[in-house]
Amino acid sequence: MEEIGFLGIGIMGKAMAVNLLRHGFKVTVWNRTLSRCDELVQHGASVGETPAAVIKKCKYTIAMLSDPAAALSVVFDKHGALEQICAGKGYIDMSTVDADTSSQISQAITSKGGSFLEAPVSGSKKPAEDGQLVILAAGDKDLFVQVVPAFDVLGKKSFFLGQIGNGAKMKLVVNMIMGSMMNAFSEGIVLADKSGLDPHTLLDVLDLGAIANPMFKMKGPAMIKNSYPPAFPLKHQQKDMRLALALGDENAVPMPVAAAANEAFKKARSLGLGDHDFSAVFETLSK
Ligand SMILES: NC(=O)C1=CN([C@@H]2O[C@H](COP(=O)(O)OP(=O)(O)OC[C@H]3O[C@@H](n4cnc5c(N)ncnc54)[C@H](OP(=O)(O)O)[C@@H]3O)[C@@H](O)[C@H]2O)C=CC1
Ligand SMILES: O=CCCC(=O)O
Repeated sequence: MEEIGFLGIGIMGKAMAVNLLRHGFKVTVWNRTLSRCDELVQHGASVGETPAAVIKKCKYTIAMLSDPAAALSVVFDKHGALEQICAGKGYIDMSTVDADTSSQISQAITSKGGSFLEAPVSGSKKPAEDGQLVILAAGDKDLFVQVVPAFDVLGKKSFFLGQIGNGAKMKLVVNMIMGSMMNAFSEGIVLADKSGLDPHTLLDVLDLGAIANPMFKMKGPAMIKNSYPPAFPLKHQQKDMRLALALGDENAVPMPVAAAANEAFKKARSLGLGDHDFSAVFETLSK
């Protein structure tokens, strides 16, 4: 494949870009805080001074940015992606955003002749490092086919979900379920502890039953120790709950469980836990 541009070297972007480099791709990176690109240079990346400079250099550019405001800013602001996008170039936004944001970006890119794919991912820091993400793509099918070699490095499975918005919506549904589960899990650990049970035994019991899952298994032991090293920052989980609830509003879907989970994540943010892992919502139960 041609050289790949990568915009946004946060927790996920860094792991994904390093993974592409490790598999022999040439990668040019940009990050708002440019100094964060230094580590990528040690892995063999080149650096672009602006999103526009990266687009100019690369046939395909991936973005992995925190939220809708960031995703829009990197495309539409001065020196943004839009300034250099043109026919023959592809823009792939893998950030978790809402369908409307994705549509705005898609329209802008395609109106200048470029092709666009939204491709949010399921899976966190470790799956990103290990190339085990689940990619939820939608938009330009030809572009999807062209970037399969890169997706095969980044993920264990790539879905093509059809029209723009479907990838964004699928991602929000998945994260809405995950955020609600994390709250139920937190309540369960506290309930076990306060009622005289060993929470570690609870983890063992859960792991052998019908609701065993990697999230409980991976995060449970650290949560019991009140440790929340950021893999998926809580502020992003709360953003996803907010966007999923808005999708529920649009479709008249009552979501009382997700709404309560969102309140807990908001509470956690108000306690200053936004940059901790989203499992830090556990702290809201003891504060
Ligand atoms: N972490 C995870 O487990 C997962 C995260 N996601 C999603 O992936 C995306 C990235 O997540 P993650 O890597 O964890 O987040 P981080 O907070 O670690 O990184 C966010 C990135 O966005 C950049 N950014 C933020 N605001 C702006 C802005 N206004 N203009 C330009 N760049 C900006 C940051 O730049 P700077 O360094 O300058 O702050 C940084 O590169 C999010 O949409 C998240 O929901 C999806 C799956 C898993
Ligand atoms: O958006 C973040 C998802 C985290 C995960 O799937 O483990």
